Amino acid sequence: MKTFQEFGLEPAILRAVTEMGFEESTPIQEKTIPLAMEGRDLIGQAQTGTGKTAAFGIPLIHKINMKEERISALIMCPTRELAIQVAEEIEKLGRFKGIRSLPIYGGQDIVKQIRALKKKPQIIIGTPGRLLDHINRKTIKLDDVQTVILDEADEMLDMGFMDDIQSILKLVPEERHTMLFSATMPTNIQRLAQQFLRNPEHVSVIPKQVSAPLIDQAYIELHEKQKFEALSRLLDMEAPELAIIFGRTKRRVDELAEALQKRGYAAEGLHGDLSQNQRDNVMRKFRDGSIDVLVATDVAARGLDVSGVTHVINFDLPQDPESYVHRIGRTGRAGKEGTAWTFVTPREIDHLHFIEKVTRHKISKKPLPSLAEAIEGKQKMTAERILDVLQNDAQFEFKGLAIQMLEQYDSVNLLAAAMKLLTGDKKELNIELTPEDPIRARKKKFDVRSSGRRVGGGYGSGSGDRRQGGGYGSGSGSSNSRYPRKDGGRDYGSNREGGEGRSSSSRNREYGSNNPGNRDRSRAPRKSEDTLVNK
Ligand SMILES: Nc1ncnc2c1ncn2[C@@H]1O[C@H](COP(=O)(O)OP(=O)(O)OP(=O)(O)O)[C@@H](O)[C@H]1O
Ligand SMILES: [Mg+2]
Repeated sequence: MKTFQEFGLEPAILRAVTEMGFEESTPIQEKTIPLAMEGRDLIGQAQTGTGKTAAFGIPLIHKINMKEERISALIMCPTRELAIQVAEEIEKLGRFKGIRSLPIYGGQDIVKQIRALKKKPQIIIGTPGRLLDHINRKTIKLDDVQTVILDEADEMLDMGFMDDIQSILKLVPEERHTMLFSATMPTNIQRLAQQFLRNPEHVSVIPKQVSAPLIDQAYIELHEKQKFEALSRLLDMEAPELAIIFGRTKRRVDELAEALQKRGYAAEGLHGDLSQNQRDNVMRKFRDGSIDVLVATDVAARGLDVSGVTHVINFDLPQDPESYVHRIGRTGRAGKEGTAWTFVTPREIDHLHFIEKVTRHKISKKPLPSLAEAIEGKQKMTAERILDVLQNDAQFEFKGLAIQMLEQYDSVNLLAAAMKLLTGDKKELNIELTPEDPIRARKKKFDVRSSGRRVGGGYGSGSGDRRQGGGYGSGSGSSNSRYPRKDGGRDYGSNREGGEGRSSSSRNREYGSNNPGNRDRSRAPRKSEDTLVNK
């Protein structure tokens, strides 16, 4: 791999990269940085956690002219949390050059954002809806924008952001540099690329499987009613440093987070019905380790980079292979290993096989963890906690009493009693979750069709890309079309764009939070010919 010195970057950027601990470039960075520095439009695809943010961030910052007082670059992201995170990475990379960047997302006080915009940031990182709000209020002007980046471009399409993106890009000069990035590039991205990119270079560093290689993937077949018990046992057995548990709906996430808390786990939920403050708080606690289990809808599936996430558990099977790839990609990042477990009910097995086929990776079947394994796991954890205290803390204040107790009691019994106390046992609490419907695959729709030109080694030929010619097909019209979402159960937050002066297209996508199951069908309805059915 190339070192960053070899790209001919400005010293200020090299210094930032060194401070961030990057020693050499990752494969996607090695390929895209030189092209992007030349100003080539590109579609960049590389596995989750392989540094795509810096792959666009570094050349972007290199190109920014510090004399520029107007917005010269725009980065669009599908979720607020991702916009915040990308902004932080850009801030770190641009620190020594003195780059001014600003995240702009829904749910945050717009007046505060307007004030921050007065400081003349050169780079804006935002979610499409709130960006449009500012454009309509004329608090953001794009006529000097030279570079546009769409992070998780495919997801923004799926979320129904096409109209918003089109409206935004119409205001950016045509003479611009545009780049798309994602770990997954379904064929529908071609349309977006054709419309917005000029003669793009397809840069793909996806070897043979789409999911990141350092993730150990397993599934457990079980019944809906067994899921919670299995989850507690898994958490006890595996003792994750940090874990993300994905649930299908907001209701599921709420119930699951509460149930885990009752059982004594430091868990909190994240979904789109929470206020932005609550969302920020949960993310902060997860990042600083004050909670170690994050229960989330797919709002957390894309792009989030939290170091220390050793486990991802799909409590509910994801709707589609892309979602699976991104969800499990929250672990096994930046060269670290990770473990992903997926719960599958018997009726969902076909769907799991479909995911395996599309991602070209066999997911190994594991038995339900036994109670004995869970207990053993918990006990081991207690022993580790004790040893940790032994090594890191002075225990003087307990020593006097310890000596006294040891004079009266057997040392092994004493330690065992202390361990029992530390381990705790909340297993007796009876937890009942509202069942979720199984996801089922409609087999005939998985027919293999030749995908024409594959985008950068996507899911590969023969994988039967179900979306081709499907919901994004020609029938959906052009600029004012409603790009149908491929599923109805995903959640990005009904209030994801704040609700202040939202564009009509965004508003139409909103869906109340009080629909059955508290499911967010906020964006366009599923087309009946979609391949994945949530019955
Ligand atoms: N060259 C590098 N050396 C070491 N670490 C790096 C390097 N480049 C990026 N990283 C770190 O790797 C982690 C993952 O990077 P990033 O979030 O950009 O991945 P990604 O490819 O965008 O993943 P996703 O598809 O999930 O969005 C981050 O913590 C980032 O700081
Ligand atoms: Mg990313």
